[in-house]
Amino acid sequence: MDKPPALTEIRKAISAIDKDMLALLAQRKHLALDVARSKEVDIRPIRDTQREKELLARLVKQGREQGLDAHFVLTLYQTIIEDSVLSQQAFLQGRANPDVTKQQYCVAYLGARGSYSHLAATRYCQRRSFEMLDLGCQSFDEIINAVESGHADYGFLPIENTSSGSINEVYDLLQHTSLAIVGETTIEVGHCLLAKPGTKLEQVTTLFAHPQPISQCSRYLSQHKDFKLEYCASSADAMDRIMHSDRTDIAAIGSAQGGEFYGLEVLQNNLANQKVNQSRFIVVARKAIAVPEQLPAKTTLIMATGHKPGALVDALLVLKQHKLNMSKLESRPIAGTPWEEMFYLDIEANLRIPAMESTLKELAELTRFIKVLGCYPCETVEPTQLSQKQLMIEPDTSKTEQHLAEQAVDIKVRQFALGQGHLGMLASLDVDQALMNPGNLAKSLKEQGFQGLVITQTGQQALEEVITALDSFDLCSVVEVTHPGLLTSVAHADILYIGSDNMYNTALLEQVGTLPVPVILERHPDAETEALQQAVSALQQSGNRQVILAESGFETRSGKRVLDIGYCEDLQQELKLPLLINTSNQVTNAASKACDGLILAITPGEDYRSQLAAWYC
Ligand SMILES: C=C(O[C@@H]1C=C(C(=O)O)C=C[C@H]1O)C(=O)O
Repeated sequence: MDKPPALTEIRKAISAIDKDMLALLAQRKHLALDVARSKEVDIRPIRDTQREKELLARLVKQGREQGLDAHFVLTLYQTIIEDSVLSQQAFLQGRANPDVTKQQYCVAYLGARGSYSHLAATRYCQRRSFEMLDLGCQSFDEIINAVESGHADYGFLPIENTSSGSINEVYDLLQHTSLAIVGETTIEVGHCLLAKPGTKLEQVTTLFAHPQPISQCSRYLSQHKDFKLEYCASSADAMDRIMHSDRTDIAAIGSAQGGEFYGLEVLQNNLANQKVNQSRFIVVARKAIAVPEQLPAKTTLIMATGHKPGALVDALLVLKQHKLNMSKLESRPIAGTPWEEMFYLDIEANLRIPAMESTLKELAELTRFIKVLGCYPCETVEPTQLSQKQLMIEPDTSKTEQHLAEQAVDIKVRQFALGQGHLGMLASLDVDQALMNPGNLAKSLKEQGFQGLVITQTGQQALEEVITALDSFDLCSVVEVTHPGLLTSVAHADILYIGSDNMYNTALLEQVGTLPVPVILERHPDAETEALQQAVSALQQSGNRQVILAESGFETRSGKRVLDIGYCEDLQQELKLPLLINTSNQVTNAASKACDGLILAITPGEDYRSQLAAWYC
């Protein structure tokens, strides 16, 4: 056998390729800015999702020809396109506001270097190629004062988080400031347990953290009740205190990036309750900005409605009449007037469009107080997706396909969509097999075109590792629940599964019914439609309206299962719910006409690509 080249040689070659790739990415970014210049002249929208779809479909195909996995190519390019779109937006925003564009900005934020606010501010300034002079503050009040008094150009204020919700204190401060919102930025907040190098997890007795991370990691903390908590002014303060202490039994909650500033090591990561833990920050300045028409804009306003019943509804109807979409509505008490509320609205529109101007005029008639807090470019770039068919078989950008993808669906979790002609494809495996090599399993499922995995026969096992592996490939985790007492262990699952043996387990149905996640309910092979309807009602009456049926046929006298396709069609008609067919019992693909999706029992290592492709036809 030939001796492979020395490791150092191979690494040298990899480093050279990485350098070339960076140079190409920089070239691509320059070209994207040229595109922005041309769009400035033609006044065309920055985002062109049709172009993105064509580009992604072609790249996935070309990647596959070179042995690259479709999911890898897709996510890589979604990230590149996000950066391209945000860079173009930042460029045009700068061009539209030459009077406030400088080389260097003083930015006020909460905490010190390494805090989440500092990370958000750094990211925002880097995108705009500003030099950032940082001014760490002790409180939100201090940030507002620094900008109002002219000590800082921009203030960064966290406004909402996907785990802990709105940050009330910031909303309250906005009522009284003269500052305008000029931007927003969202960062991924990966909470980690950070300690001085050498500290072992078993040694830790006390955690230092800001109240926000504490509330965002409440689930982790409730599982570690023995930790004592020390509240800190910011995450940076928490990390700083660890760094300067001689104690070896303390740790801070903060980001891995932030920890590096303080020479701390990650003891544990992914502490946040939500898998996607993001914080949105608003950027405030003394002067409002103009947002060019081509950019997706958001306008934030506050208002107090009249005292009569239905006053808020009347105000919101104005938005409806002008076809304006409201992305957020928040209410806060008005200081000094008990039980009266000030409403905060984020409207997805530019302040300068006629519909918005008319809306503001009409709202002024209906409200006791109304003020625009600012109009700014919206920085959420929803990644453009490809259809399952494009990812699996041949790239196909035909009109019908795109039309289908854009239509509303009955249930959608990640890429798993049911209703309106979408066919959901789930693999199914028992928990012991799923736990064997979750990383490999998830990769292979994604490559084969599955949208998720049903993990069956679960008990007390810790499923975090499988769920995290599925999550990293954007696959749905569908977890079977067998007992109401085990529900906390499946808290991170995207979808719950109630197998046929538990169809009559009313306690379980009622408990699962209280959860806000879709649930798949499998009919018992002996159950009549009426009994199935009762089980569905038990789920729905507890609140859960996202019920999906699963059907695996009737049992014959010889113990074999047979699927009655006519019955499946009747069931869908009668119960008006999406239906999945559990194909474990050798069902033919004629069933695909009578269902919204399939569950395929798999054996790890085997390839189901052609089988799945056949179901699509
Ligand atoms: C670069 C463009 O602008 C945006 C960014 C794209 C990209 O980076 O490839 C593609 C389409 C647009 O959403 C363009 O329109 O070509």
